[in-house]
Amino acid sequence: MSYILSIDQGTTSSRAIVFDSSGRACGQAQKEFRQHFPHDGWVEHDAMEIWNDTLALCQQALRNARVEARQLAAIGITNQRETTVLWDRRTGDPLAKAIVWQDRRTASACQSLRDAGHEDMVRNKTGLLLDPYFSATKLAWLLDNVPGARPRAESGELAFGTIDCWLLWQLTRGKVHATDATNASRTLLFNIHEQVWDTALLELFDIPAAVLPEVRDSAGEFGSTCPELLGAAVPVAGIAGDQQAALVGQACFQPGMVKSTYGTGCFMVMNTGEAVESHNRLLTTVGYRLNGKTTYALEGSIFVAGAAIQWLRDGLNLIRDASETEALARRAGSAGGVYLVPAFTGLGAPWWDPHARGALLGLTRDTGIAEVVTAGLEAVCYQSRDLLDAMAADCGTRPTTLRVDGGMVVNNWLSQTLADVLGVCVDRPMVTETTALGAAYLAGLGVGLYDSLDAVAEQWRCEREFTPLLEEGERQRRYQGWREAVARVCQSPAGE
Ligand SMILES: Nc1ncnc2c1ncn2[C@@H]1O[C@H](COP(=O)(O)OP(=O)(O)O)[C@@H](O)[C@H]1O
Ligand SMILES: O=P(O)(O)OC[C@H](O)CO
Repeated sequence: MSYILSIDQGTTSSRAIVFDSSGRACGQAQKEFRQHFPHDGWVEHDAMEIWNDTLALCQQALRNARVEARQLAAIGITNQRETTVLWDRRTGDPLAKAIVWQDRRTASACQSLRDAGHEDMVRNKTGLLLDPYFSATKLAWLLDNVPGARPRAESGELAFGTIDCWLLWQLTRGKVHATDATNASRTLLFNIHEQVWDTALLELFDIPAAVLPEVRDSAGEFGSTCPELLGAAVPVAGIAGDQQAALVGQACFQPGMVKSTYGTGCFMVMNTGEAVESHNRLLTTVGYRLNGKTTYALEGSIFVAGAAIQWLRDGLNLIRDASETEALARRAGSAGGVYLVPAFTGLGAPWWDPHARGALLGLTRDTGIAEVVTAGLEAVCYQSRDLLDAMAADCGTRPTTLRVDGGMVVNNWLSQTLADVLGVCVDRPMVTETTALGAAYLAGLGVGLYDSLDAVAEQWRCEREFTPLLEEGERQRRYQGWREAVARVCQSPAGE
């Protein structure tokens, strides 16, 4: 039996899962890690804490699976994207805390570049928007604000990478400084049509090429782990950003297929085959690149999904555990006209307003904890509707099925409400850890364990399908209430 170790380093927690070649999880380990909020709109992680946790979790997952490293065919890595790490090539030590994808500190820098008329050039080359979400302005901020960083970067002393690249560097003890095309496509520095770091973009964001990693296919050679880390040298053979890994894990290999992942954030990704330009403020991005062939995708990124539930737990102390939300929502039935717009770090697609902040609207004397918690869950559904409507408008056809995954979808009330609000069937797969599974599939493709995407697709199984039960008039009424709530906090509603 061949095994694959999948590393899934997410925004809220890090995970390591051992899969067998049939895609069955044989053992895993997971750990939440510290979120740092030093100022309003700033979000940071300790990259060394992430690395130390990841190594320990890999060792624990192997023990839990009763598998030794020498039995591993490969390792796959998937990661929270855009989060930016800058480190010393000689010592491997980060120069500062990692700036997380949710961080808004470079919103004004992005606005200045928009005011200077650069948005179209950036969008044409990268498929992205000038928003603090992406790596380039975060990296420029580090180079300009960490004393001595910029001259050291220009002299080749420093390395930049997203979390996949950082973990690969640590796993190979500094031998490999590489990333994959999906992660590169999230930096605002990578031309997704030519598949190269783009000189004009490096100049625009003032990034020295000396810090950049090599960009490789999502499946293939990424070097091997140092034997002392896990007990054997294991090839790293698959890497992808977590939302693209989930696209692979959900076997969305045909154009038009859509998956949506509900973790800290929510990310809806449609396989489009060729690159499709969005006229509804979605992102054009790399779905995966295999054997040099790039498959493109449309993506809607929502910054706060499960994070809203974490806020209800940690910020308001309304619940002790996220799992309590299902019973509370069943008791309430609906949020009863209460809307939570969770714009804690601005709004993502299709609004893209980094200055928006959260709001709780529609409160009455009858509003209780159950209604507020339900509004937190419903917000995830309404934001998903925003994205699906935008995708349908861009592609000219509305998907009839949505494949869902991520920590939130264990919540049956949420999954059913998603079907009700979106008016589509919602399919939850047998393996909900599809992000990690996707990384495992890529690693398996990278070492020839699977000979094609068809072989991977044959393994996908639906665990439960949720069909829409809400009457159309009620669906539209509730959604209209959401749109009115967003208009109260969003300074630039999409289309205005
Ligand atoms: N039963 C549940 N109902 C609603 N939300 C949940 C439930 N269980 C977990 N969550 C939320 O899911 C998120 C964790 O999902 P996960 O996919 O692990 O996130 P990430 O990959 O971003 O670390 C947390 O924000 C948590 O609040
Ligand atoms: O950590 P997740 O699962 O919320 O994913 C974060 C995304 O990769 C951000 O682009």
